[in-house]
This record gives sequence, C-alpha cells and structure tokens, in this order.
Amino acid sequence: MLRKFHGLPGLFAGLFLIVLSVTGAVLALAPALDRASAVIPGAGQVSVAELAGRIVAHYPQTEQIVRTYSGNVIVYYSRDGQAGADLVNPLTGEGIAPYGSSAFFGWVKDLHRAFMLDDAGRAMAGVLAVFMLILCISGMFLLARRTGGWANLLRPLSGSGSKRIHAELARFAVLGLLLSALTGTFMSAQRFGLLPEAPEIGPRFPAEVSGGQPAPVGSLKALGNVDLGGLRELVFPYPGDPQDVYSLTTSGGSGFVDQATGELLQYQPLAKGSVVQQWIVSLHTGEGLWWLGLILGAAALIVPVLSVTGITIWWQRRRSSGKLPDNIGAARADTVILVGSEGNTTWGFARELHASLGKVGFKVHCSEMNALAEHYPQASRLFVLTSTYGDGDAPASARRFMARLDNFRPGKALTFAVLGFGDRQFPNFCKFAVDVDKALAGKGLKRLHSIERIDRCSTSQFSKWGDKIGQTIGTSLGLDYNPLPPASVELELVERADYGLSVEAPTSILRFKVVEQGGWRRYVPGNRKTPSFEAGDLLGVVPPNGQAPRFYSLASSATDGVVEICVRKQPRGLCSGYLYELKPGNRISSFIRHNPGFRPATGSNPVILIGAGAGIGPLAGFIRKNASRNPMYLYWGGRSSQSDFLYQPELGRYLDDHRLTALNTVFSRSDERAYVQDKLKQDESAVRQMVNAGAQILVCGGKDMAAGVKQVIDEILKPLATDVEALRADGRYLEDVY
Ligand SMILES: Cc1cc2nc3c(=O)[nH]c(=O)nc-3n(C[C@H](O)[C@H](O)[C@H](O)COP(=O)(O)O)c2cc1C
Repeated sequence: MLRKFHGLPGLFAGLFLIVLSVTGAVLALAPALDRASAVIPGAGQVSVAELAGRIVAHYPQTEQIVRTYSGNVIVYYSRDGQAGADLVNPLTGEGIAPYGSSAFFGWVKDLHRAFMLDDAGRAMAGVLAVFMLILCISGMFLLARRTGGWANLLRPLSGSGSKRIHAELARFAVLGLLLSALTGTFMSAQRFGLLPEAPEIGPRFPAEVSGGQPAPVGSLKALGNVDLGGLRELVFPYPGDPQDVYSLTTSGGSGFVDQATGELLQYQPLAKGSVVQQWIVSLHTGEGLWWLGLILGAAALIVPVLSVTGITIWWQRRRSSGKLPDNIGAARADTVILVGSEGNTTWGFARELHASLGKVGFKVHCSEMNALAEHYPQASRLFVLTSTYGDGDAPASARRFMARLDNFRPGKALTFAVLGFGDRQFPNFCKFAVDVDKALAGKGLKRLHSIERIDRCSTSQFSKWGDKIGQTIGTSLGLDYNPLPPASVELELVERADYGLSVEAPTSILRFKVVEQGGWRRYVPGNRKTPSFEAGDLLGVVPPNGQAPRFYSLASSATDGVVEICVRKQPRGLCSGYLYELKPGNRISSFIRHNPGFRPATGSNPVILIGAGAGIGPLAGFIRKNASRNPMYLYWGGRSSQSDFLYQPELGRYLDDHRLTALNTVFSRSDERAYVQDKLKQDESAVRQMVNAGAQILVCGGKDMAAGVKQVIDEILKPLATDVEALRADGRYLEDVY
C-alpha cells in the first residue's frame, strides 16, 4: 500500500516533476549569483540617510531606491525626461551598471511557476508540489522500513542497482525536497485562495505634514536611524510638492518621513502573517538565503535521477513479479500464492501455478512474501512457494515475512501448503520453507497439504506436487513447467595462480575472459558480449557429465574486464576437480546468477570482511572496488602463510592505497594454530567498537567456519545487548556460505 502511495504519483508526475525540479535548480542559482555581484557594507556601516545622500549626489532626480534580498541596491531615476534604473555602489552612490531583470531567468521562472500556461499551468505546478510532498513523506516511510526503523535512517544501505541509487540519493535530498514541496504547496494554495493571504495593510497617509522647506535627504533623522541592511525601498516625494513625504519600507514595517523635519510619521510594523509569508517565499526561493538556495537547487537536481531510477524499479518489480495478467486483488482472492525468491527462478513455478489455478476458475492473488497482507478476507487457500538462501535463510523477497506474520490475522477457513525450493547439496535443504511451514501452523492455520521440497528446480517433482494438490482441492492442475535455461556465457581461462598444494588445500585463483560470440550468434538474445555482474554474484558452472550446476562466488566485477573465481579442489569434487584441471586457453560454459543480498554497504561506517580459504574471493573483489576508501577490515584464515596466502600481493597494494584499512590473517598450520574466529576473539574490543559504530559484517566461506564466526561474534556482541540475528535483520550481517 505504502509502495503504491509512493509509486503512483511518481509515475504519473515523473516528467513534469523533472521540468519543475530542473527549472527550480536553475532559479536557485539566482540568489547566489546576485549575492556574488553585490557590494555589501558591514552592519551599522551605512545608514539609509547616508545611502540616499550619496545616490542623490550622482542621480539628482532619484525617484526610488530599492535594496534586493541579495543586497544589491538599485536606483530608479529620471534624466532628461527619460526613466532609468541602475545598480549602484552603496559605499559611493555611483552607478555600477544599468539594471534590468534577466530575460533568461524570467523565462525559466515562467516555466517553473506555470509551464508557460498561465493559471492552468500554475494550478498544475501546485498539484505537482502536492505530489512531491506525498512522494517525500511516503518515501521517508519506505526508507525507514528499509533501514529497520526511524533511528536507523542514516545506516549504510545494502543492495545494488537502481534500488540502491534511488534510496541513497533520496536520503541525501529528501529534506531539501520536502522543504521545497511544502513551501511550494503553501504558495500555490494561497494563490488559489485555499489558504488566506496576509492582508497588505500599509500605514495611512499622514493627515498632517509640516510643509516646510525640504531638507537634504542625507540629513533626515528618521532615515539616519535605519541601517542599510534593513532597507527594502525608499520612495522619494514628488519634486516641488512640500505636502508630499518619503515613503520608507524596511524589513520590520513601513512608514512616512517628513521631507522638512525628518520625523517618522505613521510607522506601522509588519503584520505577523506577512512575516511568515515572507519567510515561506525565502525558504522556497532562497531569496536572502543564498546558501539555502544552493542546497535546495542541489536537491532538485537529484529529482531527474530519482524519477528515472524510480521508474526503473517499478518496471523491474512489474517484470519480476511475473507478468501476471489476471492477478486478482488480495481482498477479492479465494486463493493466495506467496513467493519467496532471491534469483527469481521460483517466480516461474509460481506463475505456472497461478495460471493453472486461474484456468480452473479460482480467483488467484500472487505476490512476494514480504507483501503478506494482514488479512485475506475471501481466501480459503494459501500457497507459499519459497527458496532458501545463505545458510538456510530467507531469500530477498521473503526477508520481512516472519516479522509481518506477527500482525497476520488468518480467517478460520484459511488452509495452507508450503512448497520449498532448494538444493540437496546444502546442509540446510529448504530450511526456510520448513521454518515458514512451522510458523504458519503455529499461527493456527490448518494444512491443506504437508510441506514438500523441490530439489534443484526439478520440474517432475513440481508436477507431482501439483497432482497431489489437485486431488486435495478436487480438480486437475496439470502443472507443466520448463524453466528457460539461464543465458550461457562462454569463458576462456587466461590466467591462474595456484596455492596450497603443500598443505593439502589446493586452491586456485582462476581468471577468465568472456569469449565473444562471432557471426550471427552475437545477435541472438542472451548471447551478450559481457554479462553484467558484481563481486559477490555467482558463477554457475555445469560439470562435464551434465549434472546440476555448482556455484562459485565471483571475485571480480564486469568492469574489471575479467571473470575471476577462487576454487578449492574438493577431495572428490566433480566440478572443482574439472575447474582445477583447466589450463590457459581452455574454455568452459557458465552462467551468471545475481546475488544482490551479498554486497558491502556504502558510506563511512566500517565494513568487516571475514573469510577463510577460497572464501576470500568476493571479499577481495569488494576491496578492489572500494574506490571511495570506506573503512574496510579483513579477517582471513588460511593454513600456511608460505603456501596458501591467497591474494597476498594484491592485499598489500590495497593496504598501501587505503582501499583496505587493516588486514588480519591467521594460519592454522603455523605456530599460531588458530582459525579466523580465534583472531576475531583476540580483537574482541575493536570488533565490538566497530559494530557499535554501525559496522556491517560480511562472512564468506565454508559452513563450519561461518558457524564458528557466528558463535564468536555473538559472544563479542553480548555487552552491546545485541546479537548476530539482530544485525542480520538490519542487513548488517551477511553470509555467503557453501
Ligand atoms: C548462495 C546460495 C545459497 C543457497 N543456500 C541454500 C540453502 O541453504 N538451502 C537450500 O536448500 N538451498 C540453497 N540454495 C539453493 C537455492 O535455494 C535454489 O537454487 C533455489 O532454486 C533458488 O530459487 P530462487 O532463484 O527463486 O531464489 C542456495 C543457493 C545459493 C546460490
């Protein structure tokens, strides 16, 4: 709901908001440019009387003196019957240059205020300001939800791509945009009479003036009492009319000055409403607050990027939520399918189930598990299809499911069935699905069918499960789904570095180049030259006998120009053995699987990287990409510094150029006889301090190491009254475990 509240105005208004914000950013420059060219005497240095006296010496027929919010002084005068206006130097009264408002800024202002369309355009700009207000407020709520609460709003963000860029920039710009939107809405509402405007009541013309011989303007007492900094305008009396007066407006109010006695007559302070109104204009335009104008301008310039990334996110979400043409609303559905997925393969199965159930007449609603509603009023069947990630953890689209389950109010008639997707080679086969099954039963829901687990996307297991569900609900589903094979990438080994033979841990860093498809094949969709990937994504490799693919964490990003992995040869490892035997020039077929849940946060908070053995691969990749020199600390364990110190030269270079802040290694077959978790224990207080300062922890390596690390970190965190699970829920403890 909140997301819709944020997305719909954004989509609708995207293009117009871009025009509004770019023109706003240009206009925001005006106060700063004006200010830069203005001569501004210090406070108390020049009085209005002195200023007027100096100006009159150069412009005997002065009609009016105006001081702009930026501090420029303009004189309006007549000479030889011709009216003119000049910028003047307040210290000398001399003219600097003829004054005229800029045609360019005038044009931009028209575009900004009214899209060149008069009142219709002004109304549109007002509506857009309201949209912007809704976007800012709903965006702040979404950000708080993403960072795990308002107190964590400044916490480093995880994730990548458009979502990350959108959230990071929005966080930077939101206060400026909120201020512009609020003040813009206020000004539009006043313009269209929806809010009252402060009445412009000036002082009444004095009933009596002395009518005596006019004194020189520089000698008038009332003008001598006003500092130039407070002047708005001074209108001169009509020449030769002793009954006329000077009309003075200052930042505090307005009044009249007798041209003979110099007395202040009928002074009226500015009404409170006018002061507020003036502040609102200043806060919107930066008039008189040139520095604020620049901040608002910078925030406005971010709007085009927010619009483009916002539309990209919406589009990606639409696509990944699976082109479900007949998706029924949650409130009307009799059947609900919830999907937990990280790499999107489970969505394909969910789509097939959605289509089959729809075909036999059910009203089916399908969404990600994170979008679990509080209530499905009409539903009597709930299917949960979910994969498992990390070490038995929730995939990205289900991470908030368990927390949302607390507020879930299932109707009495609701029954459920969980279908887990996983890989039997993982010790925690489909563990998250099992957890969900238990949690739903714990909520008092009845099982429509007991949990089943699908191994490595087996389509036959899926189809059999469909048959059983069909029998239970009294109709044939005929689930027949064949996932498309992922786009394959041909790689050629260009370089390898071998380690660890003498300590029975043969491990190699393998660097491949992407083999470009020649001839017509390069035009086939999917045969892209270089796929996009980041360190921490996964390289899928199918071993030669065609069994299920094995995944290796990537140590490089596409921009590095190589595909780099770190492979430890397992004793009877089919795929690791195959890769280990490769020689430069050999080619393999592979595919990329994105793993956006395993990425270091950006920002100045420390990042603690922990790994052992080949687990150093993606961690080294993160350090290589740390161009902004965020504090990164690496804890890594191997067997022997002489034999399997992977990436030793690179890490030295990263320390030198500060991409890596500190390196802590430990070797189990040296005198230390210790593992990486022992090293963490030794560094207990430093680790605790870093976590207390907002550090994020990323762990990569074998499951035993990960379990040991988790145990030690839990102990280290005890005095902080938090633990690994709490950090994990905040996106501050990420694991890539195999
Ligand atoms: C990094 C990683 C960790 C995984 N961890 C587990 C796990 O702990 N248990 C399991 O059964 N499957 C695990 N899997 C396998 C996935 O659950 C399986 O490939 C699933 O089909 C992915 O579906 P999805 O693309 O919809 O997320 C893991 C896969 C990867 C790439």
